Amino acid sequence: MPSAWTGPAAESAVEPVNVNSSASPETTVRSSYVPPHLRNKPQGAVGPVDNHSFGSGGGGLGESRENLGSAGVGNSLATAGGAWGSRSATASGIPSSGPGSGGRFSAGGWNKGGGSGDVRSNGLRSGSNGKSSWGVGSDPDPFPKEEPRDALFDQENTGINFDAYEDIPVETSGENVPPAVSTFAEIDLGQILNENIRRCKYLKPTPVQRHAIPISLAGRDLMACAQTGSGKTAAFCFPIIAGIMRNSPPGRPRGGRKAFPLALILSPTRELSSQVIHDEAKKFSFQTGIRVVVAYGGAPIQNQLRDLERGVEILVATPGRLVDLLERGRISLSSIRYLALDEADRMLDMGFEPQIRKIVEQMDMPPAGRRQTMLFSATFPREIQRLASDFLGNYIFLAVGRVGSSTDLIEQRVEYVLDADKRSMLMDLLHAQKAQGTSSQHQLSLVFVETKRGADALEDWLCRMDFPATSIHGDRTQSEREHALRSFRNGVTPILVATDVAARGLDIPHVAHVVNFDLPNDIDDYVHRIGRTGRAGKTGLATAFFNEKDSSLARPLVELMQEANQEVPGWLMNFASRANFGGGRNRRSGGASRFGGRDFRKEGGRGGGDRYSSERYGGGYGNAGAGVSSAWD
Ligand SMILES: Nc1ncnc2c1ncn2[C@@H]1O[C@H](COP(=O)(O)OP(=O)(O)OP(=O)(O)O)[C@@H](O)[C@H]1O
Repeated sequence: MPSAWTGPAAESAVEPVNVNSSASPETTVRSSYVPPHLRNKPQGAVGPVDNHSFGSGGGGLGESRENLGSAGVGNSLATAGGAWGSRSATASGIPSSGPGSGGRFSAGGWNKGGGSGDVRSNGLRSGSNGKSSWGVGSDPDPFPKEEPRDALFDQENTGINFDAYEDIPVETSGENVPPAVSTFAEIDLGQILNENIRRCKYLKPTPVQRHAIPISLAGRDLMACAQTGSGKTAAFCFPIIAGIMRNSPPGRPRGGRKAFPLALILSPTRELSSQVIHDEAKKFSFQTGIRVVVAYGGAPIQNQLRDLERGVEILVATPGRLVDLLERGRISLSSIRYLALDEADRMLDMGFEPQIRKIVEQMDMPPAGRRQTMLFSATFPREIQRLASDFLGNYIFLAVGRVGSSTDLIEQRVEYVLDADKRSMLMDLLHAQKAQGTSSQHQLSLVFVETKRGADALEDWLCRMDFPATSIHGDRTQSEREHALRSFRNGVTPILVATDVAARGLDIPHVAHVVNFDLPNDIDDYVHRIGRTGRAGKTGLATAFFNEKDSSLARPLVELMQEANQEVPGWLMNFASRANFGGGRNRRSGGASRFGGRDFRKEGGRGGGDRYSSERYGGGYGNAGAGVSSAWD
């Protein structure tokens, strides 16, 4: 399999620059040193397992660690063919800034050097293309005319190759499963919604929509698992909107301090709630009279309260802010007829489960059976399925593709990279990415790291190296997070360094490359992360940096890659065969539940154990603290 850094940019990236803080731009030291991954090596000799024993540090890899020096300093810089101009960045020539203090990349995209705009310090400035998702008021037309990068309807949904999903295996289980449909015309969604679907340029339903929409329209509870980027948002929004229109069209008097939504859609992150689900639901509800309101943390609650007072049929919310609003007595859930949990496995793991139980079971929401409940995710560990069944009544289980599988639209590469080499390797990938793209908007790169501090540090370093980068994580203010996403989406900063807060649900066009700079602890998180590319029938690339610390992920990673018809390096196979599943860093290994089957009711039922026991894989979702990742807010 070709490596990104065997491409043209990498070939030209042979002039490392010493960025020691004592050097001035004029006294840049040129070295003949070539980082190990840039040397001509025979294919397949990149990993340690084939040629070296684990941890031996012998040969090329040990050498590379010594030569590159400390990972924290990142003192090797290859300048590649002037992709960012020919400036040599040196510490002395760059304003220093600590994490969160501003002083990052000077806006302008890949090709613009200098400039006065600081991405971070401009966080509150509304970009020309950006819109604030704080503005939750009723935009009369949600199909934006002045936002070319957001105008998915004009650009993104034409020519989408959903045929790529045609052959996908589909499994349904449960009683009296309503038959799937092939076209939107076969489903009675109502004239206005059909018109909005046409406006969205959705020509035909995706596989998950073909199955899930008839099931939900028939009033059935549903647990649905389908691959990232395959249209799950519409799959739960359409039946909700159609159901409200059919059974209780809006027109009831509004006002009063307490809001009585008819539908509640919960999701784990602010950005997913505000920038995906809320935005999509508003488009789908256009001219229906249905009011869609979003409530999420980090944004001023007063604005959200005012918005709720104007009336709400569909409430999109993150759990924490919703609990706050419920405790203030400003929302009653007594009228809820539809409950949808997006990223349901995440919503029910240990991080969120108590809040979800409070919202669903301890407030005034009608119980299962008197409301319709829909759970959606790309991953559904069996243990979470068991938990989720508490919220469902006589439900249908739908799996489009294998549970937790990734789409083979995403080319997955795994490279053995020591921590000390990661920055240099990333730089090469970014240069190669740049060299392949025709313009910045077609080559966004999303780089996942493990911690918030790590995200700040990597963003800072990239900016010092003149890479147009920004970051998103739980320690940034909401306006900074929104600005970072906007700037990434618009291509102003085509590199986004992110923690897992950006791993799920975000639907950003033109993410060409996802880099797992640090691999996650859980294979399911990996599935969601790489799913930020290769969406809606398009292809994408995902590169992971792997080393000994990731050993416990080797086996589920190999299984996932094989399942998605990816080429697995021999050295990774060796890691997988030697991996110890007795615990350690990968204690949440999703392999336990992902690869064991589908509908858990078929394989042991509510009390049943996993075919792959937790002993074998070192634990599952039930482990103490397992659901809480430092990267989440
Ligand atoms: N029927 C359709 N025709 C064309 N495009 C569609 C259709 N349904 C959805 N899309 C588009 O596909 C993209 C991905 O959809 P969506 O965000 O709902 O995926 P998802 O399955 O929820 O992904 P994730 O698991 O990452 O949250 C969106 O841009 C959406 O507008």
